Amino acid sequence: MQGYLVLEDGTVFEGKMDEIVSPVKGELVFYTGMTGYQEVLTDPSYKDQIVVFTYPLIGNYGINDQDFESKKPQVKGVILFQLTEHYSHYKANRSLKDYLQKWNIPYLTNVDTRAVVKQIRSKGTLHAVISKDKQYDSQDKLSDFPIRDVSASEIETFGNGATHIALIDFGFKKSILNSLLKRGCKVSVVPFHQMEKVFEIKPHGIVLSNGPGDPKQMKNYFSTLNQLMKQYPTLGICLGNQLIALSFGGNTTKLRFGHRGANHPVIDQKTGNVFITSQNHSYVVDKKSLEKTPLKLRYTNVNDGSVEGLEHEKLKVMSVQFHPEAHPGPEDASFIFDEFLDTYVAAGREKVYA
Ligand SMILES: NC(=O)CC[C@H](N)C(=O)O
Repeated sequence: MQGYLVLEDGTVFEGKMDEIVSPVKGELVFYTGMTGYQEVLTDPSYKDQIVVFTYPLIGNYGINDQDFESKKPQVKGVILFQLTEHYSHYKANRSLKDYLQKWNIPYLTNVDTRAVVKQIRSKGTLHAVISKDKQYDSQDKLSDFPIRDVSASEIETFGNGATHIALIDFGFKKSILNSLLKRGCKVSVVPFHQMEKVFEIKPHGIVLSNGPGDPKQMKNYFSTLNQLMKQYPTLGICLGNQLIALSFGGNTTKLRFGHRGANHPVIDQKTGNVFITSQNHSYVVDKKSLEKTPLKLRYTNVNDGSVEGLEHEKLKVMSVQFHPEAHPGPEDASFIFDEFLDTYVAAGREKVYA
């Protein structure tokens, strides 16, 4: 049957719906990678968003048990051109369609995704509704505190390595945890609302995770974050990068339509190296606002010059807007974890136990 994607500016796109669903509302964003749909759907940073996949054929390697970034799909809905049921991959055990249906995630196929992206590109990110009717009206609400919906409720510890990292959870991706475990860390995942417990845990370092929505929703926590960073070597990833900037007095703004894909070139201003990164963000640190902070610009986006990473001038605090854990995407940036653990955390150990 027919289904519709109705944008808040009144534009309507037609598609095909397999089953009738109650209308869902979300922020309409597009992901440009050719692969990675399983990771995208389950990345908690996509909470409350309707994702348009720009690659025209999605689902051809199915869904497997390893590549989930969290326990369930986090997106509000999915817009595709072709959703194939014929999948082939040695790890796959079900089709993408079965997976979306099992979790009641509405999707529309046969949509002219190029036209949708052009609309977002010229108008900027918009809210939209997936519905069987051509109506924007919907009972569905967007959360004003999506981090609360995706963060863990209790502290949980993984691994038994010698280096203990507190991963502050704003909706962390499993591959951030895995990147730390793979490097021999013991990792305590600390829900954001218990971040002051890090002072009791006394880790060797802190990682501030990715997470959904506007980083300013965390404003009540900026002073605690600031205190933590004065005491522990810190790495911020994506939302974590934005929170670091805000906690030191910088500002964030919203990009017109965000960076979501697996091929965003970034330049390291220190070394001149360019590498390709995986990205998923709408907000960005305001470069000018860094002037009044103790933070220095380390990485910038080659395409639009936006801020991609920071370093504190004195403290052992570093952050990146891109995703060094990749998943999906190239692993060019995995050196970020090594740099943090080998340089920042190793050097910070004595200080923690002094
Ligand atoms: N992946 C993330 O951590 C995203 C951060 C933030 N929610 C943004 O959209 O910019």
